[in-house]
Amino acid sequence: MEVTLKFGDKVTVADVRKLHDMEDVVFDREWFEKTDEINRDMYYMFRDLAKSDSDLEIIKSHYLRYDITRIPPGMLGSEYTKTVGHYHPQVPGTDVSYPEVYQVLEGSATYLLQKVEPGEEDIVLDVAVIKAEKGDVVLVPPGYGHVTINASEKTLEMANWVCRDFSSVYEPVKRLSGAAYFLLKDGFAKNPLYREIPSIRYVTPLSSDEFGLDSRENMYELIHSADRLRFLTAPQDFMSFLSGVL
Ligand SMILES: O=P(O)(O)OC[C@H]1O[C@](O)(CO)[C@@H](O)[C@@H]1O
Repeated sequence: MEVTLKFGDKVTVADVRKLHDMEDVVFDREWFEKTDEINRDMYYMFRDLAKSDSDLEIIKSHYLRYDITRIPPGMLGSEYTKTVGHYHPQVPGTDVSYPEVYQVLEGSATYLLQKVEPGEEDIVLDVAVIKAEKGDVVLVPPGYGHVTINASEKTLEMANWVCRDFSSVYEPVKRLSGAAYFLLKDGFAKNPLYREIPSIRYVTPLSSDEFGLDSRENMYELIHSADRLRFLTAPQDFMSFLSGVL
Protein backbone atom coordinates (compact mmCIF):
# COMPACT_ATOMS: atom_id res chain seq x y z
CA MET A 1 0.00 0.00 0.00
CA GLU A 2 1.29 3.48 -0.89
CA VAL A 3 2.28 5.81 1.93
CA THR A 4 1.46 9.44 1.22
CA LEU A 5 2.01 12.87 2.73
CA LYS A 6 -0.26 15.84 2.22
CA PHE A 7 1.87 18.99 2.10
CA GLY A 8 0.16 22.25 1.18
CA ASP A 9 -2.25 21.46 -1.63
CA LYS A 10 -0.30 18.45 -2.87
CA VAL A 11 -0.19 14.76 -1.98
CA THR A 12 3.18 13.05 -2.44
CA VAL A 13 3.79 9.30 -2.55
CA ALA A 14 6.79 8.12 -0.52
CA ASP A 15 9.93 6.54 -1.86
CA VAL A 16 10.36 3.62 0.52
CA ARG A 17 13.57 2.08 1.81
CA LYS A 18 12.95 -1.57 2.63
CA LEU A 19 14.98 -3.77 4.92
CA HIS A 20 16.60 -5.44 1.90
CA ASP A 21 17.97 -2.00 0.86
CA MET A 22 19.89 -1.93 4.16
CA GLU A 23 21.58 -5.30 3.61
CA ASP A 24 25.11 -3.89 3.23
CA VAL A 25 25.01 -1.60 6.27
CA VAL A 26 23.33 -3.64 9.03
CA PHE A 27 25.59 -4.39 12.03
CA ASP A 28 23.75 -7.46 13.31
CA ARG A 29 24.43 -9.93 10.47
CA GLU A 30 23.10 -12.93 12.40
CA TRP A 31 19.74 -11.25 12.87
CA PHE A 32 19.67 -10.10 9.24
CA GLU A 33 20.37 -13.60 7.86
CA LYS A 34 17.51 -15.07 9.91
CA THR A 35 14.84 -12.39 9.53
CA ASP A 36 11.79 -13.15 7.41
CA GLU A 37 10.93 -9.44 7.19
CA ILE A 38 13.24 -8.57 4.32
CA ASN A 39 10.46 -6.58 2.63
CA ARG A 40 9.59 -4.60 5.75
CA ASP A 41 9.35 -0.80 5.22
CA MET A 42 12.18 0.96 7.05
CA TYR A 43 11.64 4.62 6.19
CA TYR A 44 9.71 6.91 3.90
CA MET A 45 11.18 9.73 1.83
CA PHE A 46 8.84 12.42 0.50
CA ARG A 47 11.06 14.22 -1.97
CA ASP A 48 10.84 17.57 -3.73
CA LEU A 49 7.96 18.94 -1.70
CA ALA A 50 6.37 22.35 -2.17
CA LYS A 51 3.15 23.71 -0.79
CA SER A 52 2.06 25.07 -4.18
CA ASP A 53 3.17 25.30 -7.81
CA SER A 54 4.44 28.83 -7.23
CA ASP A 55 6.53 27.64 -4.27
CA LEU A 56 7.98 24.89 -6.46
CA GLU A 57 8.99 27.49 -9.03
CA ILE A 58 10.83 29.48 -6.33
CA ILE A 59 12.53 26.32 -5.01
CA LYS A 60 13.64 25.25 -8.49
CA SER A 61 14.87 28.71 -9.42
CA HIS A 62 17.23 28.53 -6.41
CA TYR A 63 18.37 24.99 -7.37
CA LEU A 64 17.02 23.66 -4.05
CA ARG A 65 14.98 20.68 -2.94
CA TYR A 66 12.89 20.29 0.23
CA ASP A 67 12.25 16.74 1.46
CA ILE A 68 10.62 15.17 4.48
CA THR A 69 11.78 11.79 5.78
CA ARG A 70 9.76 9.67 8.20
CA ILE A 71 11.62 6.99 10.18
CA PRO A 72 9.44 4.80 12.43
CA PRO A 73 11.12 3.43 15.56
CA GLY A 74 12.49 -0.09 15.50
CA MET A 75 15.56 -2.26 15.72
CA LEU A 76 17.78 -3.88 13.13
CA GLY A 77 18.49 -6.73 15.54
CA SER A 78 20.73 -5.14 18.17
CA GLU A 79 21.11 -1.87 16.25
CA TYR A 80 18.77 1.12 16.23
CA THR A 81 17.02 1.85 12.96
CA LYS A 82 18.82 4.31 10.69
CA THR A 83 19.21 5.58 7.15
CA VAL A 84 21.57 3.81 4.75
CA GLY A 85 23.99 6.75 4.82
CA HIS A 86 25.79 8.59 2.05
CA TYR A 87 28.23 11.33 1.04
CA HIS A 88 27.60 14.20 -1.34
CA PRO A 89 29.72 14.90 -4.43
CA GLN A 90 31.82 18.02 -4.96
CA VAL A 91 30.43 21.13 -6.59
CA PRO A 92 31.75 20.97 -10.19
CA GLY A 93 35.00 22.91 -10.59
CA THR A 94 35.68 23.02 -6.82
CA ASP A 95 37.01 20.70 -4.12
CA VAL A 96 34.04 21.45 -1.87
CA SER A 97 31.17 18.98 -1.52
CA TYR A 98 27.55 19.98 -1.11
CA PRO A 99 26.29 20.55 2.45
CA GLU A 100 22.76 19.87 3.67
CA VAL A 101 20.55 21.21 6.44
CA TYR A 102 18.08 19.15 8.49
CA GLN A 103 15.37 20.10 10.93
CA VAL A 104 13.58 17.71 13.27
CA LEU A 105 9.82 18.07 12.83
CA GLU A 106 8.65 15.31 15.20
CA GLY A 107 10.45 12.90 17.52
CA SER A 108 14.19 12.98 18.03
CA ALA A 109 17.14 12.19 15.81
CA THR A 110 20.74 11.15 16.29
CA TYR A 111 22.84 12.41 13.38
CA LEU A 112 26.21 10.77 12.80
CA LEU A 113 28.52 12.84 10.60
CA GLN A 114 31.92 11.61 9.48
CA LYS A 115 34.79 13.05 7.46
CA VAL A 116 37.41 10.77 5.89
CA GLU A 117 40.92 11.35 4.59
CA PRO A 118 40.62 12.35 0.91
CA GLY A 119 41.17 9.22 -1.22
CA GLU A 120 41.25 6.97 1.91
CA GLU A 121 37.65 6.18 2.70
CA ASP A 122 38.53 3.88 5.63
CA ILE A 123 40.61 6.49 7.50
CA VAL A 124 38.23 8.68 9.45
CA LEU A 125 39.42 12.12 10.49
CA ASP A 126 36.37 13.26 12.43
CA VAL A 127 33.12 11.82 13.77
CA ALA A 128 30.46 14.14 15.20
CA VAL A 129 27.24 12.93 16.79
CA ILE A 130 24.40 15.39 17.20
CA LYS A 131 21.23 14.60 19.12
CA ALA A 132 18.40 16.80 17.90
CA GLU A 133 14.85 17.38 19.11
CA LYS A 134 11.80 18.97 17.53
CA GLY A 135 12.70 22.35 16.00
CA ASP A 136 16.48 21.81 16.17
CA VAL A 137 18.54 22.40 13.04
CA VAL A 138 21.59 20.34 12.03
CA LEU A 139 23.94 21.45 9.32
CA VAL A 140 25.98 18.78 7.53
CA PRO A 141 29.06 20.69 6.36
CA PRO A 142 30.99 19.96 3.15
CA GLY A 143 33.10 16.82 3.36
CA TYR A 144 30.90 14.94 5.82
CA GLY A 145 29.01 11.72 5.10
CA HIS A 146 25.90 11.27 7.21
CA VAL A 147 23.57 8.70 8.72
CA THR A 148 20.40 9.50 10.67
CA ILE A 149 19.50 7.16 13.53
CA ASN A 150 16.16 6.92 15.30
CA ALA A 151 17.17 5.70 18.76
CA SER A 152 13.82 6.61 20.28
CA GLU A 153 10.45 4.94 20.68
CA LYS A 154 8.64 7.51 18.55
CA THR A 155 8.48 8.12 14.82
CA LEU A 156 11.07 10.63 13.68
CA GLU A 157 10.01 13.11 11.04
CA MET A 158 12.65 15.45 9.67
CA ALA A 159 12.96 17.91 6.82
CA ASN A 160 15.97 18.80 4.72
CA TRP A 161 16.96 21.55 2.31
CA VAL A 162 19.60 20.49 -0.17
CA CYS A 163 20.84 21.40 -3.63
CA ARG A 164 18.67 19.64 -6.22
CA ASP A 165 21.49 19.22 -8.78
CA PHE A 166 23.38 16.17 -7.52
CA SER A 167 22.97 12.50 -6.65
CA SER A 168 24.17 11.12 -3.33
CA VAL A 169 27.23 8.86 -3.22
CA TYR A 170 26.50 5.52 -1.52
CA GLU A 171 29.45 3.28 -2.45
CA PRO A 172 31.98 4.20 0.29
CA VAL A 173 29.48 3.55 3.10
CA LYS A 174 28.26 0.31 1.49
CA ARG A 175 31.79 -0.98 0.81
CA LEU A 176 32.63 -0.52 4.50
CA SER A 177 29.32 -2.05 5.65
CA GLY A 178 28.14 1.16 7.27
CA ALA A 179 29.44 4.31 8.92
CA ALA A 180 32.37 4.39 11.35
CA TYR A 181 30.09 3.66 14.33
CA PHE A 182 26.88 1.67 14.84
CA LEU A 183 24.42 2.74 17.54
CA LEU A 184 23.52 -0.41 19.48
CA LYS A 185 21.31 -0.92 22.53
CA ASP A 186 24.51 -0.76 24.61
CA GLY A 187 25.87 2.39 22.97
CA PHE A 188 28.13 3.19 20.02
CA ALA A 189 30.32 0.41 18.61
CA LYS A 190 33.19 0.98 16.18
CA ASN A 191 32.94 -0.50 12.70
CA PRO A 192 35.94 -2.90 12.48
CA LEU A 193 36.24 -2.47 8.71
CA TYR A 194 37.64 1.06 9.08
CA ARG A 195 41.42 1.37 9.53
CA GLU A 196 41.35 4.45 11.77
CA ILE A 197 38.45 5.90 13.72
CA PRO A 198 38.70 8.78 16.20
CA SER A 199 36.56 9.07 19.33
CA ILE A 200 33.14 10.60 18.85
CA ARG A 201 32.79 14.35 19.35
CA TYR A 202 29.35 15.13 20.76
CA VAL A 203 28.08 18.38 19.28
CA THR A 204 24.91 20.32 20.00
CA PRO A 205 22.47 21.22 17.21
CA LEU A 206 21.70 24.76 16.19
CA SER A 207 18.52 26.02 17.75
CA SER A 208 16.05 27.30 15.15
CA ASP A 209 16.68 30.93 16.24
CA GLU A 210 20.47 30.53 15.89
CA PHE A 211 19.71 29.54 12.31
CA GLY A 212 17.75 32.74 11.79
CA LEU A 213 14.30 31.22 12.27
CA ASP A 214 11.81 32.27 14.90
CA SER A 215 11.81 29.83 17.78
CA ARG A 216 10.49 26.43 16.58
CA GLU A 217 9.59 27.93 13.17
CA ASN A 218 9.52 25.37 10.41
CA MET A 219 12.48 25.86 8.08
CA TYR A 220 10.22 25.49 5.05
CA GLU A 221 9.54 29.19 5.71
CA LEU A 222 13.03 29.96 4.38
CA ILE A 223 11.38 29.71 0.99
CA HIS A 224 10.45 33.38 1.51
CA SER A 225 14.13 34.32 1.81
CA ALA A 226 15.64 31.52 -0.24
CA ASP A 227 18.82 33.51 -0.94
CA ARG A 228 19.78 32.69 2.65
CA LEU A 229 20.14 29.06 1.52
CA ARG A 230 22.73 29.88 -1.15
CA PHE A 231 25.38 28.22 1.04
CA LEU A 232 23.77 24.91 -0.02
CA THR A 233 24.27 25.46 -3.75
CA ALA A 234 27.52 27.49 -3.73
CA PRO A 235 29.24 26.31 -0.51
CA GLN A 236 32.66 27.37 -1.84
CA ASP A 237 31.57 31.00 -1.21
CA PHE A 238 30.64 30.32 2.43
CA MET A 239 33.55 28.28 3.75
CA SER A 240 34.30 30.46 6.77
CA PHE A 241 30.71 29.97 7.99
CA LEU A 242 30.53 26.27 7.03
CA SER A 243 33.84 25.25 8.52
CA GLY A 244 32.73 26.62 11.90
CA VAL A 245 29.42 24.78 12.30
CA LEU A 246 30.80 21.60 13.87
O1 LIG B 1 19.74 8.35 1.04
P1 LIG B 1 19.68 7.73 2.42
O2 LIG B 1 21.03 7.51 3.02
O3 LIG B 1 18.78 6.57 2.47
O4 LIG B 1 19.06 8.84 3.37
C1 LIG B 1 17.85 9.44 3.06
C2 LIG B 1 17.92 10.90 3.31
O5 LIG B 1 18.75 11.56 2.44
C3 LIG B 1 18.05 12.52 1.67
O6 LIG B 1 18.03 12.00 0.38
C4 LIG B 1 18.72 13.84 1.69
O7 LIG B 1 20.12 13.71 1.78
C5 LIG B 1 16.66 12.65 2.24
O8 LIG B 1 15.68 12.59 1.30
C6 LIG B 1 16.59 11.52 3.22
O9 LIG B 1 16.45 12.05 4.48
